[in-house]
Amino acid sequence: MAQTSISTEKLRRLLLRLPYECLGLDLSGVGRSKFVKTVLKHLWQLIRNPNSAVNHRKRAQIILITLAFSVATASSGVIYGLYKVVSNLRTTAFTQKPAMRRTRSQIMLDNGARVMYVPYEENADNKKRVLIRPRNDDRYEHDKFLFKYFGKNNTSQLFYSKFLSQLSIIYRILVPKFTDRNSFLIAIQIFFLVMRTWLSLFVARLDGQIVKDIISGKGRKFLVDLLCWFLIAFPASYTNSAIKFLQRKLSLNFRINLTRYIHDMYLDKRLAFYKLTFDNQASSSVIANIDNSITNDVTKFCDAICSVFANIAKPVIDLVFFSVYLRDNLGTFGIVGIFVNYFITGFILKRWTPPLGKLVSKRSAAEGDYYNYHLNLINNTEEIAFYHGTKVERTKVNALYDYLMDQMLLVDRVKVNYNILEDYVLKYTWSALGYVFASIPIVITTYTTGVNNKEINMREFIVNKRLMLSLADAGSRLMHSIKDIAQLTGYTNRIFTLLAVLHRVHSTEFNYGSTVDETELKVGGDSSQNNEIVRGTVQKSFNGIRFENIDVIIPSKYGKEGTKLINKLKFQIPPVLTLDNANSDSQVNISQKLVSQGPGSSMLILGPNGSGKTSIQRIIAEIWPIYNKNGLLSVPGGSDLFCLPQKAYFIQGGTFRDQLIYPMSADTFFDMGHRDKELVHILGEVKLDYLLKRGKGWQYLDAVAEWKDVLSGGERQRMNFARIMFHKPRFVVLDESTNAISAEMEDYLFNLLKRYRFNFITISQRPSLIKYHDLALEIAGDETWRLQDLGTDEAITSIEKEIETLQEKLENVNVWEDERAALTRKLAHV
Ligand SMILES: Nc1ncnc2c1ncn2[C@@H]1O[C@H](COP(=O)(O)OP(=O)(O)OP(=O)(O)O)[C@@H](O)[C@H]1O
Repeated sequence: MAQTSISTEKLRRLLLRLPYECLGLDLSGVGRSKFVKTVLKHLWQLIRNPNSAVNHRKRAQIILITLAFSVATASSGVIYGLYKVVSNLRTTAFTQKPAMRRTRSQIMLDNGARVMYVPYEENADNKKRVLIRPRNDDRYEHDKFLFKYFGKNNTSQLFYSKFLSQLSIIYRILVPKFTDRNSFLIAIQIFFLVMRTWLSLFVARLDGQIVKDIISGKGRKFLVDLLCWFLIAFPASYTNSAIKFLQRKLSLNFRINLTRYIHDMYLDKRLAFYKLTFDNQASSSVIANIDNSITNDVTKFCDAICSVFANIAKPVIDLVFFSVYLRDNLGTFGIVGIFVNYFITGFILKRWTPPLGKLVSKRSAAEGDYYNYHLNLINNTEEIAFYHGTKVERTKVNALYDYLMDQMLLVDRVKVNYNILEDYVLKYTWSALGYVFASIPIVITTYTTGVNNKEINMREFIVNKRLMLSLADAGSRLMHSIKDIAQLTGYTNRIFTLLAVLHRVHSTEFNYGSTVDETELKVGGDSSQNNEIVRGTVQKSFNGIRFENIDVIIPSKYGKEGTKLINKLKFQIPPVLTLDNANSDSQVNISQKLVSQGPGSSMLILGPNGSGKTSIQRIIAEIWPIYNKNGLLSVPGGSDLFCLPQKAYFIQGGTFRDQLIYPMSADTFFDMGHRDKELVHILGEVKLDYLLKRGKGWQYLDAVAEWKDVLSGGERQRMNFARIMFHKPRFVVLDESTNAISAEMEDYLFNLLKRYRFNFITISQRPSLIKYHDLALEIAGDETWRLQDLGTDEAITSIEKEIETLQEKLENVNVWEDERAALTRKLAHV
């Protein structure tokens, strides 16, 4: 018992003597309530008072700074913890309310913005509100010129760097304005980076102090310094994780901005996603594998730019801080020596850096090719299986995979030699030089004064060595980032190419990859010609579909000199005007009468394969250009025209309802007050109502499947008719829309179109469809065409002629049957 009280007394005395010896603070008469206040007041006075002992002042500074950082770290941790607790409580309280039944996951705001509720975390009830702002069209029009004139006026600039110029343009997308939240994040990150360096400096000094305490056997001072060490460890570790977190957050924010920017141009009413194939850079790996570029390259670019920023900013700040501090310790000579060393080694390393930018770009392209081929395989499994094409596909996939592996290995292989050099120079040479420079002041002081104060020398050496090593580490990280910059150059170039092509294609002056006028421009020097490759006129909101002297030309780099499929095509539905043919003798003047038909007129386009029938539809849909100046296309406004492609399209992972109402979204469907009852009626009209029996009630409408595989060929085509019935456009263009449907059903569907008085243009190879149409446009395949009014005497005569030919053929049937019998007999003998 007595033993215990003696040791407690000893401890008490030790604790009282500790502040006295370390800080000159006498705590013997101070009560518990005033303890903290007295200590803080004393520390503050020590710092403020210039007459206080140097040792005491330094220690007071260390203790106060450590305390400040620790309190800041602890309080931010507590605030975050409280915030989490409160938000969890709020969520729990929210979930206890009756569940909200949502039919839609998004809400449209008046200003065009959308609010979406997306589930997050495992609990599906946790929904996050995401606001998607409306797009700013002016921004794209403005940025277009940045990309268009990029690199054209750089000759006058002395220090022109393609990489930096590209980056500065892309940077405007990543951080659109100074007050953007990303600017704020960058500012916080810089703050933490500075704080990190400052803390390292502080830790280096504390390290030196602790070693000095040990060498000089000052146990109490050692304890105080150790306590500071543990306390400073809190903000130090917090800073590092904060830097990492901010780097990830910034990378994600950049990715959001860049992807949004790309999507807005790639997927809008100007149909850039389709027209991309005509750009003169369409074959470049960036555009050929655009899926890979938009997903992988954007991610890699954003990660790379953020890590390069941190990797450069960290060592640069370190270099500035440490060199200022070291200059006091090592003198100007020492610091100049260190930097000369950096520059020489930096130069050597830069010279030996392999062309990583190019290699990384190639590797990315190879990854895209390999991925894309697999995608293609998945999309065409049945076709390949029918053809027994496994061997060819395997060879191709293996070849692509081998190429990808080669590219990956190549990047690693070229890095090996460089890494050896880098390690030798940065790890060992620099450390050795660090020892040399750190020892300089000690050697000089000892030599000049003749006194060798081991304790102080030890502290100096420890601090200098630590800082030298940190400086070397900073320098080496800066050198390592040469490699990272090389990689970033590759990604920046790919992203810039992607954006430049998208801007070009998205522009209203897109010339479909034509290079003709550029040559003209060089020869003629008239810049006004450049944008006038596509010179035809399109008239919108017309009450019909009209072609006036349109040359149907396949878009290519040859522009209007490209392959012409049809010459000066001219027609109109409903045919209210006199259609006058002045083309060639293959064209026949159609009736002079004014056909005053209301809605319900129709035209059949006939012609051999590859004659340009679908191309007419492409021009109507405005996805192909009209090159000739006197060509005029008149089309009805947006929802009045509906073009059905040869292959019916079904959205991936959609419900049956989504397929029926395509291209309307389910949200809009319900927003507009449509009901499933309508769809059921429509399914009945196109005789697809039996599908509904596969689900209970109308549940089948909500069934999600790969509909392009689930539905048969004929069903897919009938779905197309259901879409017409749902959208009720006034004009429909059908491309081979009934070739998989039985004759009876075809008859029924065409009559349905007529019953609902749709105007339609049918593209087909089967003259038997003539009976459902008023006009017939025959494409001959040699640029000529012929328009026939099927109600005229002439058309009737031509049909009668066809009947006569068929009857003649029928007369030969007996002879052919005899021949067949003879052949069968012969076969029986064999
Ligand atoms: N994107 C393109 N690039 C190059 N040529 C094309 C392109 N699209 C179509 N063509 C060519 O244009 C020609 C006409 O094509 P189109 O699809 O209009 O023929 P079609 O008359 O509809 O034939 P089919 O009856 O076989 O469908 C074809 O020779 C085709 O190869």
